[in-house]
Amino acid sequence: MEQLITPYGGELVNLLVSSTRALELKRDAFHLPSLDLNWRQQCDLELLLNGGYAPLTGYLGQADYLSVLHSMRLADGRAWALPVVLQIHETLARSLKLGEPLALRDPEGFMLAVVMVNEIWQADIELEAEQLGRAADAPPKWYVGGAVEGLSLPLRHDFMALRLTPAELRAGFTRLGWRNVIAYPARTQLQRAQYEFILRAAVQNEANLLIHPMAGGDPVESADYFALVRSYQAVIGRFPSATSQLALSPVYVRDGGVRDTLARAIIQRNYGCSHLIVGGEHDAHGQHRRGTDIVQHEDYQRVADHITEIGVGLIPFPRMVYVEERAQFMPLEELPKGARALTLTGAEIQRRLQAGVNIPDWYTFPEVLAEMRRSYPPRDRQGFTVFFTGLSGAGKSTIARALGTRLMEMGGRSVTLLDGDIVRRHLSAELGFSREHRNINVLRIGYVASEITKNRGIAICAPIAPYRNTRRDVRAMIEPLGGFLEVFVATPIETCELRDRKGLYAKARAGLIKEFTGVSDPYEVPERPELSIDTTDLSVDEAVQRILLKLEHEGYLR
Ligand SMILES: Nc1ncnc2c1ncn2[C@@H]1O[C@H](COP(=O)(O)OS(=O)(=O)O)[C@@H](OP(=O)(O)O)[C@H]1O
Ligand SMILES: Nc1ncnc2c1ncn2[C@@H]1O[C@H](COP(=O)(O)OP(=O)(O)O)[C@@H](O)[C@H]1O
Repeated sequence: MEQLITPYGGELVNLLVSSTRALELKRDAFHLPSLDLNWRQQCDLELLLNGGYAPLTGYLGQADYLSVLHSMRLADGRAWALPVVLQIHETLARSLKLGEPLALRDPEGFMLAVVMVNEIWQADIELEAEQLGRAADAPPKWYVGGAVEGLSLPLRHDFMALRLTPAELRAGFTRLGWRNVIAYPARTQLQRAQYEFILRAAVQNEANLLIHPMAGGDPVESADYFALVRSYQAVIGRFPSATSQLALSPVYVRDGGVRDTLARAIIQRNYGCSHLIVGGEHDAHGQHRRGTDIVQHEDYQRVADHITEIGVGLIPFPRMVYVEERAQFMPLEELPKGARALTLTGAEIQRRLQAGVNIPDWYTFPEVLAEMRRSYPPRDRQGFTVFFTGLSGAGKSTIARALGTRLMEMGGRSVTLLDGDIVRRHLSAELGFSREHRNINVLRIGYVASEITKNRGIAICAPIAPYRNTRRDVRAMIEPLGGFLEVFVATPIETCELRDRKGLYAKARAGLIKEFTGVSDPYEVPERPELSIDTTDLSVDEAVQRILLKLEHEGYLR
């Protein structure tokens, strides 16, 4: 009888040790040098520990590393695409001793594994640049190779029931009598085009389906991630339940190049899959990456032997179009003559979501659309930051307070005022007005505003924020999370000085306050603020009105 595909290299690997050994390692670890792993490193470790990287039983040594880079093979000749190496910093590299263990911990310090240091060497930066497309001018890097003993898989608290190991999935497949299994390692929402192609592939190959979204990143870093997985949970019910399985894979999203595809094929084989769907996700430009283009690329011709050896059938995702008269998706190549084909790019979908415009039923399922709408709400439900900057006495606080009041009156979103004075009292009490301290102060404000924006509130900030670079950093922090409106309160210093509400300009002129902005410390005028407001001839209400109009025009207010 035909069986489930065997793991790559024969045996499934499980590097988790017994509880007795784990206790022993933990006790010794007290004296061990240790390394905190980032998310990407934790993903690699998880795949080592759970056998996703079988037959590897540890991090590659230098001979394997060079061999993988040169020929996509381990030193013993087996096809292997990615250098699974453990990078360490120079100080650690210089202090480690060969033959001694190094403890690996998560960012919170929880001990996950121990690597027996067998080799320490310096990366071949040029070769990595040539083979992996990394920066050719990267600083020196050190690697450690050696066998790994695992105490625990990296701790994850998101969707725990879906995080199944190769052994768990294989056991399930075997119990159900599955033999051919097609993996769909998703990284974007599953739309009808993907759904119909995946089902077709299953029928054509008489195979079962493992819907395996790549969930290797830090979940808290990306709000989209939760919506993505929830939409898969909602849509999995559309697949025949006896023949399909949903699980999350700890694979980290990489570039999708040849090496990446080969590595995924190996990993999916270890997870019990005989076939792998290549492509089908949206790329950065919102187009479907067509697996057919990828697999026909000349790079693939060079690795034909590798693909055969890995033994996983690659199923390229074609360009799927919707044929209205048949109410069905089909590959573009199969489109009947004269038939009208519909497509929508991912970029167009994003635009429609943002504008709150209709997305046609043929494109997506209602349950997926609901999650997408929740994840990418239209602008009038996104958060935003209004960031005032300008000299002391320019009118920032006055306008900010008036704007806050108007926005609260409108309702709908929470409004938080981060005025210079308030922040300096509560968040930055220890800071003065040196360049360094001002930067820390303004970045703190930016950070708080970014959290508020991320959580769909309104942050109104009103520091002097005199330096261009700092303002640029704040913008970069907030823009990916929602709206950002820089308002330059351009009241000239003469007017501010005439107002001199707190008598600070007089003191500054008399030399009693050092480093006073505009007098004895620079104010770098914003180059491209969204708005510039000179309050000399503009009332507070007029200023607020201009900001509200701008927000409305950008779609943040309805
Ligand atoms: N040396 C010096 N330079 C500028 N401002 C000074 C200084 N010393 C004290 N103050 C008072 O502190 C307020 C500015 O604080 P900020 O936090 O907005 O400044 S900064 O963004 O960190 O540069 C500012 O308040 P506003 O008038 O509300 O802007 C001043 O009252
Ligand atoms: N059109 C205007 N807009 C804002 N403030 C004005 C205006 N006209 C006069 N002012 C006065 O200018 C001063 C500005 O102070 P403030 O708002 O604390 O400035 P900043 O926060 O920029 O230091 C206030 O006393 C305010 O009443």
